[in-house]
Amino acid sequence: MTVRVEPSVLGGTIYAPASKSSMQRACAAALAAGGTTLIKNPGRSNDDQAAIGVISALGAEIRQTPEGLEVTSSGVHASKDEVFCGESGLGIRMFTPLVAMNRGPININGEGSLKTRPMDFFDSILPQLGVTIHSNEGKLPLTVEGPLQPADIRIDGSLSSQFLTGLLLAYAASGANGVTISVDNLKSKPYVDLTLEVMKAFGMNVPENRNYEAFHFGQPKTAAAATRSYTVEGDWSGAAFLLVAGAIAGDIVVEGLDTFSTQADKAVLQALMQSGAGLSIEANQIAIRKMPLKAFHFDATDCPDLFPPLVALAACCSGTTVIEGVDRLAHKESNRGLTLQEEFGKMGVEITLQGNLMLIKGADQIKGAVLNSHHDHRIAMAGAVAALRADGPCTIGHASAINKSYPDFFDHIARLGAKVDISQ
Ligand SMILES: O=C(O)C1=C[C@@H](OP(=O)(O)O)[C@@H](O)[C@H](O)C1
Ligand SMILES: C=C(OP(=O)(O)O)C(=O)O
Repeated sequence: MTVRVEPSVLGGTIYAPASKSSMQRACAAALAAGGTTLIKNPGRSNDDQAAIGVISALGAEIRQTPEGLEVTSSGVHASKDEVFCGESGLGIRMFTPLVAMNRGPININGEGSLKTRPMDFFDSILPQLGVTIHSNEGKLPLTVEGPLQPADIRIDGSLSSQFLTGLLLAYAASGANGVTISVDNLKSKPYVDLTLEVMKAFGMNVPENRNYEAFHFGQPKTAAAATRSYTVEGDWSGAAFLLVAGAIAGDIVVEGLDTFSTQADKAVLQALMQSGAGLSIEANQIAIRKMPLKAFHFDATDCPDLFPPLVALAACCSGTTVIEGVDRLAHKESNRGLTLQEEFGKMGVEITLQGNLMLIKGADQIKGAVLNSHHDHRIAMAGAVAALRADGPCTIGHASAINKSYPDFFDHIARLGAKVDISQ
């Protein structure tokens, strides 16, 4: 799919999409905690659909109801010997420890960029938990055979928090009692807060968080399998693109975001404030309008998904913006430091990578250009947002990448007044 975006002025109100981080965790917790869960406001992105497929393969029964998705589970009892995680990094890293609760061998696979993302963490960690694992030299496909037995372990949290998210869920679901996961150098910490929050909402045994360096599981409470409902949060990661679009080209309102959320990407508000954006924050809606913008300094180490929208913002700021945390970008859907540099370069926006820093020089005028998403949803959305302020149309190749997290993205910006033309 190729999308052409013309320079546009935005106005109106839009409801934020469902968060795939919240939705995928809800699926995992519904499987792991057992009982019957009504997931309200379920997401329908590709990553969300992959999560639904995984929990179904692991024995959960799923029913669409007018109120949401009803998941009934009696724990992990695989009905298939294969699970497919699509292109979701969170999916494979969160579900692999849960898959490893199963006794028989299960093959775990995925597609696209997921095939090249590192999974060697599991090669060294799972055997310490009584799990047999075979990987393709630290990449997909994986075969795991459990059952996983929780034990004191020490892990490296510097590459991704997603492995820890999976272990926390699997430990709780495996009756962990008196064991500790020690973590060195944890990154993306707020994502772990979200995991713990979802575990709590599902009545799971929540470990004590000792300053993100150790997670200690005490005595589990014995509770009968419950009936519960969980509402998927609005997505700060997807909404960050809308908010930046409002700051550079509009006067818009975004609804459905929880300002008390633990989502990492809520931090977009800090960057917007620093840049001088015309923000007004209320309990359930954020209004944002175009104002003269100035360069800002932001540390995205713990919220790496904000790099693409913040680069689009920085491109419209006077002066040079500095964003820290480039090291976190190498193993996403693309190597985002390089893809942002290449694609924004085509629009006349100069990006310098200096060790762990990204320097973005605000452009006097963004140029219309032919862009390539590199099959990365956040690059496609960042390009589309910057295009709103270009001197002519931009086209974005492989734009269907947005389906990974925000299938309604082009529809939403078009509803806000962006001139968008989609061709297959
Ligand atoms: O747990 C999650 O929902 C996520 C964690 C982050 O990954 P890392 O922990 O690898 O930074 C983030 O980039 C990803 O999009 C979603
Ligand atoms: C990196 C991302 O997701 P994941 O790691 O779950 O594939 C993302 O959504 O930008």
